[in-house]
Amino acid sequence: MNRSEYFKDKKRVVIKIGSSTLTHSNGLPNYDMMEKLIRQIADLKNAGYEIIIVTSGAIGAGMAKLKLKQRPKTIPEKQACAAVGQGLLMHIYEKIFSEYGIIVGQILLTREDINNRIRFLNARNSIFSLLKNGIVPIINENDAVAVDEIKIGDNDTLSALVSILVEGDLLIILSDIEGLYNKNPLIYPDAELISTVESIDESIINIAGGAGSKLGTGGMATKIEAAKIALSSGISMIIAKGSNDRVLYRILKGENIGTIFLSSEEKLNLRKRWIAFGSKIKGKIIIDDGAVKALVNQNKSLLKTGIKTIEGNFSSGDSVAVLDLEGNEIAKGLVNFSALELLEIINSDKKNNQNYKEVIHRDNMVIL
Ligand SMILES: Nc1ncnc2c1ncn2[C@@H]1O[C@H](COP(=O)(O)OP(=O)(O)O)[C@@H](O)[C@H]1O
Ligand SMILES: N[C@@H](CCC(=O)OP(=O)(O)O)C(=O)O
Repeated sequence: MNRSEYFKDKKRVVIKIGSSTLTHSNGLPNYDMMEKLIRQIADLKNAGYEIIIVTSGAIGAGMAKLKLKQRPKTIPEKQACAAVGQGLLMHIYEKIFSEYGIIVGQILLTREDINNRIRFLNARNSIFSLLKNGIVPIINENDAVAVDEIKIGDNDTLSALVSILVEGDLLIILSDIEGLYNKNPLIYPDAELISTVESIDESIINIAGGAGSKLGTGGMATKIEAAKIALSSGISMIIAKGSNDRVLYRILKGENIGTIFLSSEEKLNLRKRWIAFGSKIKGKIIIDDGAVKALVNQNKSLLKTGIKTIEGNFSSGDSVAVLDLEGNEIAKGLVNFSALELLEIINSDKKNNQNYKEVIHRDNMVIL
């Protein structure tokens, strides 16, 4: 493919910078790296790009400040490190960006800000209001308050969700490695870099290993997860090494570096993207083969008649997963009835023949 042609109209760019790029292995900030990247971002902004940064490194920076040798294991320790480290990181971003006359704004998100539609739209408005005022949004997970239940958990996934939130044109993930290799390069020195990935199947998932450094979270596995989210929403993603000379210019000029995950999907509208990747599943609806065909091949709404069973205690308007009889998740959608109402409909319909009751409207459903 001709990358330079492809990147020509990609102007709203989400850039995720991993801990291993922002900090040294002891967690202390890597000023040289931060300066180089911020200088490029400032320049790209002058050239007309809209840049949104997703930053990692808060826990690592806090760890170093608190003189901890190991990455903390317990939630309260991680929270303390993040509370200290996030401020340190922002101070450095603020200081370097201000040298180029650029104002930055911090936004810290948790899972609820994505799952809850109102909070999702509020976060989006807040980011757009920063962009409109020429401010560079710097986003991280709110690790200082996050506990497991409300955590997104890793910043690769966070950056893909942020790309959806801001309707980004491109997601760039900067890491400590050139891109995706055909096997884990930490274990196999003869591993080869993959330049382009057009679809994410089992073979791609299987070659992605865990984090290479003690500060990284998730390694290549979470980057592949992020690519899945981005690609299905019509957003292409690139993984590249943050320390490469002029890496951001080179990517956006279309130079053949890193690994590009190419999206062939049409961009879903925002509401459908939120249903697919933002909303939290509150229950399951298991449907028969006929209903699978109607949904997948004929673009139909889900009617009561195809439902075999339901699971979970959802309310009307909640997000539910739609599964086939083998347990494969085939769709997600916003359900028109609570679990109790639906059970009643399923049972009473046998007598009352209300088989055509619409359970999930087509417009509120995304086929996965
Ligand atoms: N197939 C693979 N290709 C490239 N890197 C891989 C692969 N499998 C595992 N990794 C590891 O993933 C690491 C990058 O992820 P991570 O340590 O979480 O960094 P970051 O802080 O940038 O998110 C690499 O340094 C590498 O050791
Ligand atoms: N939110 C955490 C980063 C979590 C994470 O995913 O880290 P990384 O793998 O370095 O992108 C922090 O700021 O320390």
